[in-house]
Amino acid sequence: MPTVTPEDQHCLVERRGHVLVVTMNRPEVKNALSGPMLARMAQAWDEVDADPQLRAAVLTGAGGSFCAGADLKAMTAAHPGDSVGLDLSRIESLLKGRRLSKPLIAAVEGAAIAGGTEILQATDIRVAGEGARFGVSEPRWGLFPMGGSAVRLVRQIPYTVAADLLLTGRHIRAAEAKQIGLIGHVVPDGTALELALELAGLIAANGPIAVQAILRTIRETEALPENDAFTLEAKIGMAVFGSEDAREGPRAFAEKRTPQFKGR
Ligand SMILES: C[C@H](/C=C/C(=O)SCCNC(=O)CCNC(=O)[C@H](O)C(C)(C)COP(=O)(O)OP(=O)(O)OC[C@H]1O[C@@H](n2cnc3c(N)ncnc32)[C@H](O)[C@@H]1OP(=O)(O)O)[C@H]1CC[C@H]2[C@@H]3CCC4=CC(=O)CC[C@]4(C)[C@H]3CC[C@]12C
Repeated sequence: MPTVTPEDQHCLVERRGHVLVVTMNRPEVKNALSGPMLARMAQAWDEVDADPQLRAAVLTGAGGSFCAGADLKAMTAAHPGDSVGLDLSRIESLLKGRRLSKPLIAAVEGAAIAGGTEILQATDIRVAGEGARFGVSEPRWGLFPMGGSAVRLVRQIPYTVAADLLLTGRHIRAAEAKQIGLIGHVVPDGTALELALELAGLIAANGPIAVQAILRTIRETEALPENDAFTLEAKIGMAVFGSEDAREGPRAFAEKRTPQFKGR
């Protein structure tokens, strides 16, 4: 009987067709982050990027919660402040300083607090149960949102709302999160993963080269002047038209059948 490592206990990784489902799995502490969990998450992101058969990923939490951020109890024993010379400009497991080459969908139930809302900002599509709650509550505990929120949040939602959430550390419910554009879908509690998998399935049925090119364009043109952005967009887009898949699509339409994309 193979031994189950702490990494495998704290983070479940499951392949469903072309989709990798990553589940933070410490429900007894609202899926608070642990070293083993973060290590397995980083491995999962490497798998998503490296495997051409994987076309999308879903990140969720076990036990009706998403993630309660860093383990505050564990932090009393091993504190970030004691980690001398640590470079926190990149935290691969939290997708800070790293973006996946394929779409990542968040399926949120319950608490997505602090590190939970931080990693949410690295996802592309976000589905939450109506009872979910969000917040960047590190300052409540005298901590800094080192998962990237002080940089990313103001780029994803209106400035004054981002500043409000970052400075107050207050929690908001899914309805407000949708209203401010932090998430895109609110569903009945317990059904977030169902919709996330449905959306991942739609993405996985699309031409993978086109999907990944669109994602790359969104990201790499973000801070460019418009005309420079169109120059890069055209270069990336033309490479898609040069693919076999770009010929398969119209052919399948003409032949009234489902395209069989090969990712080349
Ligand atoms: C900076 C990065 C992020 C930091 C943080 O996230 S700070 C943590 C902030 N978290 C919170 O504010 C949430 C606290 N919890 C709550 O508010 C509530 O629990 C809730 C709203 C989430 C739920 O409320 P509830 O009423 O439904 O449930 P409860 O009864 O409260 O909870 C049930 C049960 O769970 C326990 N619980 C809940 N939350 C936590 C928690 N966060 N920690 C521990 N336990 C929790 C609660 O106590 C109850 O238990 P019970 O026994 O039943 O009473 C950091 C993110 C990652 C860091 C890097 C990690 C790797 C590194 C290692 C190093 O050594 C240092 C450097 C670093 C790279 C490190 C750097 C900093 C991070 C990037």
